[in-house]
Amino acid sequence: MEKPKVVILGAGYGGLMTVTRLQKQLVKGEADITLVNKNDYHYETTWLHEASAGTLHHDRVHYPIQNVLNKNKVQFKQAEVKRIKKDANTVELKGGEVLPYDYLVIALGSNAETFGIEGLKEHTFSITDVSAAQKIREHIERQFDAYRRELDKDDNRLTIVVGGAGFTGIEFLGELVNRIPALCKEYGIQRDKVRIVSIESNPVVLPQFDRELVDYALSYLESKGVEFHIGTAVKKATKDGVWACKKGGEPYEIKSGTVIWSAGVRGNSVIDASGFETVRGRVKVKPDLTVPGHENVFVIGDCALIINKDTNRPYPPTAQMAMQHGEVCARNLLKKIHGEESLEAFTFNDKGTVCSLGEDNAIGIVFGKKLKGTSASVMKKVVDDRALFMIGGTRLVLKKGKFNFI
Ligand SMILES: Cc1cc2nc3c(=O)[nH]c(=O)nc-3n(C[C@H](O)[C@H](O)[C@H](O)COP(=O)(O)OP(=O)(O)OC[C@H]3O[C@@H](n4cnc5c(N)ncnc54)[C@H](O)[C@@H]3O)c2cc1C
Repeated sequence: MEKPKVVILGAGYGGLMTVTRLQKQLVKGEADITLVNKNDYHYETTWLHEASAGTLHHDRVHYPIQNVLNKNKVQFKQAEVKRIKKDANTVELKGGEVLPYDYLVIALGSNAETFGIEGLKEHTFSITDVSAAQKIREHIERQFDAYRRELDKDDNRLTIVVGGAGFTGIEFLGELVNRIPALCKEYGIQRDKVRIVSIESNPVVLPQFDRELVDYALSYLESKGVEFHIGTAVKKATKDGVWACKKGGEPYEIKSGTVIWSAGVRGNSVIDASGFETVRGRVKVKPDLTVPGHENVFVIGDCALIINKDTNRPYPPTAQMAMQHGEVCARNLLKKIHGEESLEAFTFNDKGTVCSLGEDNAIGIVFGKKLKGTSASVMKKVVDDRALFMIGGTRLVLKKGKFNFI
């Protein structure tokens, strides 16, 4: 009898969690498993703000995918997914190759959400992957270098605008305020020449945290020179910066050499290109993480939409969520391969959230307990290392972990 073909798209948190759990639980020869990913490495998406600001080298945030695969059970294919033909049970790769599947897992992560705002795609950067992070770091360094060299100094070069004061925006600001003094020293520039502006359209910042923690984060970042424009929407980006507008106010221009857009994500564009029914590019999956009407297709991580029954709103896409999806997805795939009818329903086990504010500061709620300052920062590193451990065990933690054992 032919072995079932399992194809897993994306080697991020969700995809790698699925594949590493599956390779442990599956007996060799029970199924053909193929993992497809654009790069031959996995990157820690949750560390990209550090690589973007330049406080952590981009080589530290990734590791070879082969390091965590059991080559006897899983085949790795480095390729870019173009489209899924769900009615034909095939995946089309860039270059024309077609992969057939019996079971498919879509774990392709997200793209930046630009909400159709003019000029954002052309004139801003988003913290999406390792090469984007490297480009952001190099762009900021180039602006400092150009400022040092030019005779007629353009101070706007040294203005950095961060659009969106959610998790990613705030974590990036935390790294930036640590990097700027070092850049100023390196390029011989006075610190007060650098302007850092955070723009947030909502009246509240970091809505998932309580007010005391948010106030702590904002006053810390303000003390380090960040200027907050809250309740203010970015209306347009141009080659010279952005136009912003406070509710009911007049639009104003902030001239800037660097604009980072971190105001939200949508499911990977492959999902829409494949004709799935979506909300902001995410597929509303069944409790067992399969697609309604296509029960051999699982969608997990940032590509999946699951409603939190307590709030009646979608769960925000997070690494914690993607990894928990991966665990359930692996168990459900195993059941499918073994011919079992009833699958496990996903339930989110919220272990807490920690938002870093640079190397040694953070805010967080962990198992219901509020944390801030050094204790929260230590907890953030524990969370980062836990993700490495869950996928690659102690060896990976020793090699890549935040506590620098070696
Ligand atoms: C700066 C930053 C900080 C964050 N901090 C936190 C945090 O502290 N805690 C938290 O829980 N969450 C955090 N998040 C969110 C978290 O990183 C995501 O929710 C998580 O990465 C989603 O996991 P995933 O498996 O769905 O996708 P990802 O981990 O993004 O993986 C997707 C994979 O698919 C690959 N891929 C994409 N397109 C293609 C294609 N067409 N063909 C082939 N391969 C492709 C990518 O290369 C990648 O390997 C942060 C996000 C950012 C950007």
